[in-house]
This record gives sequence, C-alpha cells and structure tokens, in this order.
Amino acid sequence: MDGPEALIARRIAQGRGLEPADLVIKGARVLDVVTATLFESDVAICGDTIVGTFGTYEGVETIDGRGLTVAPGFIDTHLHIESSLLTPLEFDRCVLPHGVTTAIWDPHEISNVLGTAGIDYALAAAAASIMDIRVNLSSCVPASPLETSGARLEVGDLTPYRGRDKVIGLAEFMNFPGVLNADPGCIAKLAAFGDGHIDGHAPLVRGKDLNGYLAAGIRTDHEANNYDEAFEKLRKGMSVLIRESSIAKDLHALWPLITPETSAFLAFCTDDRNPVEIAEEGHLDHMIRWTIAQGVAPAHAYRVASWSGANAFGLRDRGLVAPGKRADLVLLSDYEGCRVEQVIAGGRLVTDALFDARPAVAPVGLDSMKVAPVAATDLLTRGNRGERPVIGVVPDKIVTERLTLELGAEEGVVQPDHEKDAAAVAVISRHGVNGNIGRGFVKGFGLRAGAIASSVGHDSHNICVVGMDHADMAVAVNRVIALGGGFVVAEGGEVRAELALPVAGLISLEPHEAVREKLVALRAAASALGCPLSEPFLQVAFLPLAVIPHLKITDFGMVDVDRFEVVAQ
Ligand SMILES: Nc1ncnc2[nH]cnc12
Ligand SMILES: [Mn+2]
Repeated sequence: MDGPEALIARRIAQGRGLEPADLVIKGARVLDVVTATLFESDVAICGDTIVGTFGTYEGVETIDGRGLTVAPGFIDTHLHIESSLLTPLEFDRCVLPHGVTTAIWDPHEISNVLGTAGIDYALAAAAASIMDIRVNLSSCVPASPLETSGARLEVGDLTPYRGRDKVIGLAEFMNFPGVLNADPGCIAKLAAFGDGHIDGHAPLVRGKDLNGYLAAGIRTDHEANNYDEAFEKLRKGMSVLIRESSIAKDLHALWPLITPETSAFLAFCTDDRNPVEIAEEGHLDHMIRWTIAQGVAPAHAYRVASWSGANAFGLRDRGLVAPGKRADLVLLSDYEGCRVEQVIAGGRLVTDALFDARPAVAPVGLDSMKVAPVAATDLLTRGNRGERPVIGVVPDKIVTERLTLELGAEEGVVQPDHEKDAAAVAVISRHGVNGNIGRGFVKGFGLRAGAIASSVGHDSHNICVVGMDHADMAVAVNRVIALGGGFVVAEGGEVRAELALPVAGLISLEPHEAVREKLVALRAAASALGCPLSEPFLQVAFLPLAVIPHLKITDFGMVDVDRFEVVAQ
C-alpha cells in the first residue's frame, strides 16, 4: 500500500497505540467543546490529523503539555486579509501565533481593483501559507452599481473557481437591494452557487425582507450590530458571525447572544482588523478572552471560535480535539484568559523556521494608480450657502448617519466648517475607467486643519480624502498616487505621515511590525490635526461603502444607501 491508503493505515495504527505517534502532546488538559468539559489526556497526532485522545501515547516527537490546556484551533469565519494592510503571508506570520489556524477570506478588496487576478493571488497565497486560508468567491464586485471599481466579476467569472482547492463558496452577498429586487445578475450568482455555501451581508435587513434574503439561499451574516437584529437572524436559521474589526466593534452588543443553546450557531469573525489592534489587543484570542470576561462559560466561547464556525462553513474535518480531526490545536497557558503559548497547524508546531520555509508569493497590482495628480480646484464643491446632506460618522461603527447641515460659501465654493465639524470629502476614481470625482461633506472627524487621504476606499478602492483645506487635500491625494497607494496625512502643504500600500493600493510590502509602527505615527498625525477617532483611516476608508446605511460617498457623489440613489454630486 502507498498513498492515501498507507496514510489511513498509519493513522489507525497510531490511534490504536500499536506504534508511536508522529507527535504527542503529553499530560495536557484537553477541552471538549461538544460536552463543554475538560479532561486530562495525551493528544496523539499522525501527520496532519489527530488520532488519539483519552489515553496515554508514545510519540516519535513529544511536547510537554503539563500545565497547558489544548483547545481546537480558532476559525476567523469572515475577513478581508487586505484590510490587515499586510500581504497574506505576512498576515499568516502575524495572526497564526494568536491561535487562528483557519481564516475564511473574501478577497473582494483586491478583486475590486484587479478582478480575477485578485482571486488568483488569494489562491496562490492560500497554497503557501501555514494557516489554512480558505477563499469565498467575491460575489459583489463592484459592491453596488453606484461606484466605479477597477473590475467587474459576473457569474461567468466566478464559476470556473468552484471546486478549486481552498475555495468554499460565494462570499458576502452585499448587494442586498439587488437580492431583494431579484436583480438578474444577483439571481444568476445565487442560482450558480445555491447548492453550496453563500455568505451574507445584510445590515439592518429585518422582517419579511430578511425572509426574502434568506429564501435566496444565503446562510450567514456578520453585519448585525445590535442584539435584536442578530437574535432575529439567529432564530431564522442564519449563522451569526459576531464581528470585532478595527472599526466595526459588535462584540459588546452581541456577546449576550452566546448561551449553551445558541453557541453552536454563532461564530467569530474580524472582517477588517489591522496590525496595531492585533498587536495591542490580539485577534480571535482577544474576542474569546473578552467574551469570557463578560461571564460567558469559557467552553462556549471556545466552541463559538472553533467548532461552530467550522460547522457553519461545512469544514467537517476540524473544530474539535478529537481523533480524525485536523490537527489544528492551540496550547493555552491560561484557559480563561486565552493566553496562547504554542500553536499546532496541520500537525506542525508553529515556529519561525516554519514561516521562513514557505514559498514566496509574487505581489500583484504594483501599478494600480491609473489616475493623474489632482489640483485643489478639482476637489471644490461649488454652490451657495444653504442646507446640504452631510455624512455623520459614528465612532466604532461603519454605519453612518444621514445629516443635514447649513454650510457657508465663499465666491461660489461651499466651505468646510470647523465649528460644525463639517469637513470636505472627495472620492477620486483611480482605475483609469473615468475621471469621476464625488464631492461632499462629513461630520465627525474633528479636524481643525489639514487632510487625510487613503487609496483604501471600500469596496471599489478609489481614493478617498477628508480635509479642512482643499490644497492640503490635493497634497495628500497626490502623495497617495506617488506612493502607488497608501495612507497620507498632510497639513500646511506638507506630508506629516504616510504608509505606502503598493499592492493594488491596498497592501504594504513591509513586515507587520513596520506597518504597525507607521500606523501608530499616522494615528498621531491625525490626532494632531484634532481627530478624536481611534481609527481615522478606516473611517475614511469606509465612507465610500455604499452597501452600509445610511449616507456614503462614492466617485458618483453622495449616496443615500436606503434609497440607493445619488443625492448630491
Ligand atoms: N470590507 C468590507 N466590505 C464590505 N462590507 C464590509 N463590512 C465590513 N467590512 C466590509
Ligand atoms: Mn460585510
């Protein structure tokens, strides 16, 4: 026998204790998330598979498990690795040590810029990473018809990827108005993937509209930011993915959902989490730790972070410390505090040498700035004094308010107003498709001067700039273009801080430690301009997301998301 048959025979022999296992964790306390109990045991591993628990085993190699608790590897059920600002392999090196052994990636950020080349990049990275990166195919590129993306993905672009290694199904179906209105393009995608997994994205969708959205075959949601909405979705059979991103922090509202009965139907996700927060707080380990600190039984929190997510996405080979399951294991020095000591990914102890041995993945999209430098006059909103729609930023939320403010004008140009905390905002099309510039105003950035610009502008990733001075806005935008993409703070005609994001205008080529340092400097520069927000760049980056209520801005202009129409250019 050789090949799969020999491997199965080896697993049986090692599981039965007839021969030493490849690797044994000796004398640990093991978490069983099925019965929510802990038990003392060795854990025997053959290759990438757990083969023995509830027993004593000999191992070719052993790990001293005394004083440690072994939990199933954590599963981030919905994220955009691009939002970490890191390359996927740098994300792997940054996040796997936090116990996240599986990450389910929707590469719609890079796909909005590069099209299927973005999906190919994601799959190449998934083949090289140590953590098991799975890919859901980006269902809505562009996210809405009210923006200009760098590419479009129709059903015919997606179906060739079905069944590919690492591919699960269809990623977050954000165009919920398109679903509810039975838009033909949406229906075609739902039909093509209906027999598999379809992820959802349904902020504030309730009642019979939610029933219609679910009847379309959509299985999960991560956009509920309040208990009642999440509870309704849970009771209607959705897997609710509780999110703690760097900007949308829903854990504090949703942790009470986690009970003995519901924890099998809830999962954790991060959506968009950057290296500063990963370093300062953690990743899913932070979510587990924080949830337990609220009083949730530890075993239920760990179940949400492992088995429940595996089950929701059809990953039947993982999520338990049990024979036959994938050897994704987290060794904890503090069970209630979720302090990760060591991680085993696919049966391999995670070490620096393991990361160093990965094959390289070539960067893509290094020429994604297909736009000429702008002049300050390009960013002006022409008009007279009067009332106009203004985006209301809500700290730690991506939902924004639809405000109306009276703003003054000078010589036919509408002016930012520091007293009213009304900054100018513009979105500059950057994909070489057209010369669109959307212009408007936003309240909540607290700026007294200067400008903040970003080539990360969800999800079409045009350049978004917020400022109190149009000349500084142009300086910031033009530096973003010169960098090939990035975040820039400018004041008094000077660049005060910057981070280059040359991979599709979204991702840095630097190590996560360097990206973290530059993000800290950018936050400090934004704060020096008066900005009180903990995440100023993500707040800028989410202003264009026209599938999140209520008022946003794209390269088309100000978009009323509830009425799904452009309300001001
Ligand atoms: N990056 C993203 N794209 C679409 N919807 C989101 N909701 C939160 N983050 C998002
Ligand atoms: Mn979403």
